[in-house]
Amino acid sequence: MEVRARAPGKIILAGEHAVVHGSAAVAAAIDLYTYVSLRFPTPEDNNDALQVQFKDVDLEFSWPVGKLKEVLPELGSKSASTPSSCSLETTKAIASLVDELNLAESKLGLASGISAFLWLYTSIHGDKPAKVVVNSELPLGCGLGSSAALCVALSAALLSLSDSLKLDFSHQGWQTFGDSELDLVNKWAFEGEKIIHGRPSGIDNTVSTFGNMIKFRSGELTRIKTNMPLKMLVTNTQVGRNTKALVSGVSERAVRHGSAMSSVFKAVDSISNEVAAIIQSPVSDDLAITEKEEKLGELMEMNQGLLQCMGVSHATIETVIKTTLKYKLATKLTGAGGGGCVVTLLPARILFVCAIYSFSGTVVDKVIAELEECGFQCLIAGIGGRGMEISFSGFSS
Ligand SMILES: Nc1ncnc2c1ncn2[C@@H]1O[C@H](COP(=O)(O)OP(=O)(O)O)[C@@H](O)[C@H]1O
Ligand SMILES: C[C@@](O)(CCOP(=O)(O)O)CC(=O)O
Ligand SMILES: [Mg+2]
Repeated sequence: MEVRARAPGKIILAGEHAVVHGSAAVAAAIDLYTYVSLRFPTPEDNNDALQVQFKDVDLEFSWPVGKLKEVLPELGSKSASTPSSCSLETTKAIASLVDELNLAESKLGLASGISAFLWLYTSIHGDKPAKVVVNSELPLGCGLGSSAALCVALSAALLSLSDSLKLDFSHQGWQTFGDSELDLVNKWAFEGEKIIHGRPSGIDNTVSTFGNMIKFRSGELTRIKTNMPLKMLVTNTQVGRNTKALVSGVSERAVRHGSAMSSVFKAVDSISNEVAAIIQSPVSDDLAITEKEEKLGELMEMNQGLLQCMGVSHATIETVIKTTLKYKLATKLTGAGGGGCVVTLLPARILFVCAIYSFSGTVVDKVIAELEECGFQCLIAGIGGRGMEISFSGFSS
């Protein structure tokens, strides 16, 4: 039997970075997914190794289970139903396994993802041989939460073939979990994110697990019911960056300028709360939608100003902001910044025109053309969609 899990990426509408320091943030799942498939070998397969294929980055690894037993000090001592953090001793042992892979210089950034994989796999399934395949529709390391989507999809696949969840294997097609199972997936995924990000807030794994739109503050999730259709243009500046480094850069600035940065985080908290309130407030007519969009746009611009204060903007992000501003569209970075992706609010009045002319000759068409001329990549993502799901195949009752 094989299980396939998928988990979505996300955009952060308000509050990235500040959320790591206790402010509220608002995030929505997007309709781009990371997929993880997991299969245990049958005796005929004669496979005694843990094999993983990371298709997006063209990497494949295999560890004989004997090697895992020899190197990992706490192997077999974990319980899948009790998520735990990776100890210093195990962190070192995993690092030695990853070092032995001799990753090319250009692929060193992937070491943290491989480490998270090894930690999650061995914590949940010990030294059981298996074949795992990972592939994603998300660009990696661009602010759309590929690290969290990987950790969520992996945790979901691993847990669904563990004894800690009782699932209906005969169900056809994608199925989701109940809230307590989702909670377990989310907690394990957070442990994986800790390995990739160092100090994650937990917002990315939470929105990827539960889907839709959420407000998140100090580990607490509030589900947001949207009362307005929200569409965002996502522009990938294609400038690579590393979330861990950016998050620790902001923390260092917060140490250097404690009082100023706490005011910045407090301002972001107010912005996120207002964004959540606007999205949830009832809509009476088109005028109300326009008013709400104007407020949201203004809040996005204010949030971007504060992100610049935190030191996580980038010349390419400023170029996207200037370009979209010519068309009176509000833009902010999303995720860790320093390059990566930027979101631009597309108001309903503009989308209405786009629907009539199927984008041709519209403002959206023009702004995308201008952004793509700068070497950026644009996409219009569906937001507020499904969270993690699994699907079984090869089950015979
Ligand atoms: N599909 C994938 N295959 C391999 N590694 C992945 C995949 N998705 C995420 N990762 C890991 O996550 C890292 C990117 O995470 P991060 O810097 O937080 O950016 P983001 O989460 O915004 O995409 C990659 O460098 C890699 O280690
Ligand atoms: C910067 C931050 O707020 C979001 C990071 O998102 P991403 O990994 O860049 O997609 C960090 C966090 O909340 O853990
Ligand atoms: Mg990430």
